[in-house]
Amino acid sequence: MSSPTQHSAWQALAQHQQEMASVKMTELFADDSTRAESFKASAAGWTLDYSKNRANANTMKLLLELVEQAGMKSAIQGMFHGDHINNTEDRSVLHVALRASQAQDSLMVDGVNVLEEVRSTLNQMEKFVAQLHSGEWKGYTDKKITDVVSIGIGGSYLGPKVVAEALTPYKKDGIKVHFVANIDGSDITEKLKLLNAETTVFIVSSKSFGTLETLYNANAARAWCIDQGVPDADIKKHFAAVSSNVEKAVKFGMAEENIFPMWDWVGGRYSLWSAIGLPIAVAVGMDKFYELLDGAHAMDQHFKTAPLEENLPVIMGALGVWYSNFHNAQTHALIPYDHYLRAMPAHIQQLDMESNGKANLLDGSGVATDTGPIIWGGAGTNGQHAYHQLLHQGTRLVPVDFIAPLKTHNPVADHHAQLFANCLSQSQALMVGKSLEQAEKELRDAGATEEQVAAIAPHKVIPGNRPSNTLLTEQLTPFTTGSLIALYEHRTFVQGTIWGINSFDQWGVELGKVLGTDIYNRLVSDSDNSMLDASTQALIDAFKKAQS
Ligand SMILES: O=P(O)(O)OC[C@H]1O[C@](O)(CO)[C@@H](O)[C@@H]1O
Repeated sequence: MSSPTQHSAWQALAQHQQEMASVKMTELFADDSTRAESFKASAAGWTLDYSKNRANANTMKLLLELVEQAGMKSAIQGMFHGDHINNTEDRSVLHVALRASQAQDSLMVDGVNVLEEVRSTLNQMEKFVAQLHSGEWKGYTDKKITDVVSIGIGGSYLGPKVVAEALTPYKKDGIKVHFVANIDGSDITEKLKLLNAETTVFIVSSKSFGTLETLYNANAARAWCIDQGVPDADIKKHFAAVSSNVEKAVKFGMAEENIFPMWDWVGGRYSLWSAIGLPIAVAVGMDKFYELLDGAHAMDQHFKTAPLEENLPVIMGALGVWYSNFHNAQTHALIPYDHYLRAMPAHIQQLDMESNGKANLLDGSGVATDTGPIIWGGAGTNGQHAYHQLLHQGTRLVPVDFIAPLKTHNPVADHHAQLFANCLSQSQALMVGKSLEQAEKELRDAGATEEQVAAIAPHKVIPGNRPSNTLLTEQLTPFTTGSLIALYEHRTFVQGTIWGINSFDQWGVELGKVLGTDIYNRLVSDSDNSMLDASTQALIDAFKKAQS
């Protein structure tokens, strides 16, 4: 596997970056009256305005050449065909199959029509959701279920939680959905305070059914049920599981008929479209869950078939590489101007950082470039009163994605116009900035003395020329939520492909798990810790002392 630096387009981009260094985005707009139109692309309910980037037509041409030279077209085909592109685990990567089963009959992978399995699981989900909502599924005292608690972590938590929250306006009455993830006992304790075991069902979501946090919380939930009076024989009325390891789930005590399958070809952080998304389906109903899948499928089709120059994930991925590798940007911010999307940056953070936080090329040799950036963000306008200061005047370059629906679900006086105005003003301010002359004039106009002008004006200078994308949709619906998340999934894959890394394994999380077990054993025993570093020894001692 060759390093991306060996592609001729990479070298051309390095050269081009120098030429662009002194060019201001405002000049690019002044020179090209069609820029707002030509730096725009649409797909699956979203329009991307990428005109506020440090890029001209030549930049885009070179970036797309890089994309070509990285073998993007065959990489995309390979993913959709079910090739084992997760080479270190020898697995297909087929989250796209999870949203294709309504549109396509078959997708043969390793001799199996995976779409049949997908459809059969969707049917099982439909039955479960219908039984819960109709009241046919009853707790041990024959009462209707009013609360469903999803227990899972990582991809078995973030995606479902973020989507369920994004679809709040579509929530069905009658059943409340809760999420427990952290092994911190406070998480489950606070949730259980709200619940009655007679009317609660727990969904334990774990692809591996071996994740410490999830097993601890599932055990705590079962103990709570027993404590609340649920007889052993009726525990199955209060538990369901989603896992690719049915054997382990059964061993744990799950009734086989209440286990929903998962497959090795779905990565945890790409799994909200599978039965891992059951909490979403319970919250909004299966019809809306299908719309979510349809939205993601529409983005998949776009990604697979649109020319590179119109391809949203390709454009966004390539621009991300432009900033990460040619402008030394260390982070990338996602700022949704929508309350319902406030937790989305956390999901995309896991999606992207677990996927592209890698330092080896596919063949195992070390990378020669930076790879995945730090992904972070939060809802606008809240962030404007917190970290936007650094975006505008800090020393670091932070490319931003602004995400906004044109229509709100909750018209309150003029709030939505104000919200949208703030979104646009942030991208505008990042681009245009404020010069020293403007700052000085402002102060003079406000009556400042020349001494005050000299002292204050430099602090009011905003450098500008800071890049952003703006993603707009008519309204946040199940369809557009699905297509938005799929867009970021594919953007991640585009970047991983350019960098030549495997975006679908996560070996880096293993060491912490192993060491965690060792330290846990030391915390709960009288082991000899003298071979540990002095810091860890002292921290262990502090814990033990506090418990005694
Ligand atoms: O679904 P599981 O197997 O419990 O794993 C949970 C999460 O843990 C991870 O393996 C990381 O520790 C994620 O990739 C995954 O989504």
